[in-house]
Amino acid sequence: MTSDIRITDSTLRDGSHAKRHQFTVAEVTAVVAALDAAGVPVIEVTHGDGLGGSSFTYGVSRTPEQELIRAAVATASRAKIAFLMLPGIGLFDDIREAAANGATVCRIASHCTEADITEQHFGLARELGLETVGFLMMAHSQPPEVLAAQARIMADAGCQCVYVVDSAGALVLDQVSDRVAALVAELGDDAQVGFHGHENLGLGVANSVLAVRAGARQIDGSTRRFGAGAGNTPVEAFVGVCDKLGIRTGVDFFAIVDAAEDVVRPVMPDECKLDRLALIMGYAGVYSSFLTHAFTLAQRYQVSGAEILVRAGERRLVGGQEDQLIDIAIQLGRTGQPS
Ligand SMILES: CC[C@H](O)CC(=O)C(=O)O
Ligand SMILES: [Mn+2]
Repeated sequence: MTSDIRITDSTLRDGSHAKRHQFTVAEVTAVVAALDAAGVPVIEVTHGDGLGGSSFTYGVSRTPEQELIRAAVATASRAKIAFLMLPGIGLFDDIREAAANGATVCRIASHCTEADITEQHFGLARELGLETVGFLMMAHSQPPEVLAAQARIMADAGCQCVYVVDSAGALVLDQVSDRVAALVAELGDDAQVGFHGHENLGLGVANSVLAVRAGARQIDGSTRRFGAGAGNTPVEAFVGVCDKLGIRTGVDFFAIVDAAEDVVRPVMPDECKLDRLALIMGYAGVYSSFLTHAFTLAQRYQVSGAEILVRAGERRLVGGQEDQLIDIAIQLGRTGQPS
């Protein structure tokens, strides 16, 4: 079937944050089988923080991620299997291993002002014959023209689709359109543009539709919104809305609704909720994967998780600075006010 856009389902990567990286081979196999049968064209499988993420800092995986990638590749009959990596957390050899295990889409992420750290990784991925996607994370923190210049760096390095990544779920409607349109204008035919949303202000579906209208051709989501923070754009709702709007996704609405209810919900430890902490993340512009860290630290140091996140927003922390959350919690515990 011809599609207008391509959906990548990140349940088994962004959802890994919400599961504290405890996926089993059986769970990955069941989810991939259901998504593949529903017609989801790309399924991302990796530790929530990307290749090499399994660690005390980011959370130790129950199952080695390369084993999960192998299981996903063996299960999918139509879908491509994607993986994510952040230079410095993952290494070249991790990319080589994922490619050898049969993954075909390599997604490389950087903070949205640091695209130059991805250049050599795109080079390697293209050498290996992988399709390439770039993530400009925390895209709310920079204006459209800065993101467009960073997207150009990725495209020139061999990236075939640059994503505006709303890591904090902080972008509101026109702010998505403006950013996506700036990338489309900059990249032209050199690369596609994508959008990755989070639900922290409840806007994942609406923001994704506006991204498509501004020219995005690849959209991320997670089934049952299983992702960091309040979760990602719910794929099943997005597919239904696209059907109503005449945007062809190639995904069967009823099959993905069944997958969400019957296959994904049972592997989730809990629903991804639009609760106090998630809303504060969206409002304060905090990286969604800090949610579980803030929750754990609040309990350990007997301080307010909401306060930790507000301070993280004030410090403008970016992904990779998880240790500063510990500093904030300790300061809050000592004085009630971090320095
Ligand atoms: C670890 C990478 C990061 O979580 C990517 C992502 O999904 C985001 O920034 O939202
Ligand atoms: Mn995300």
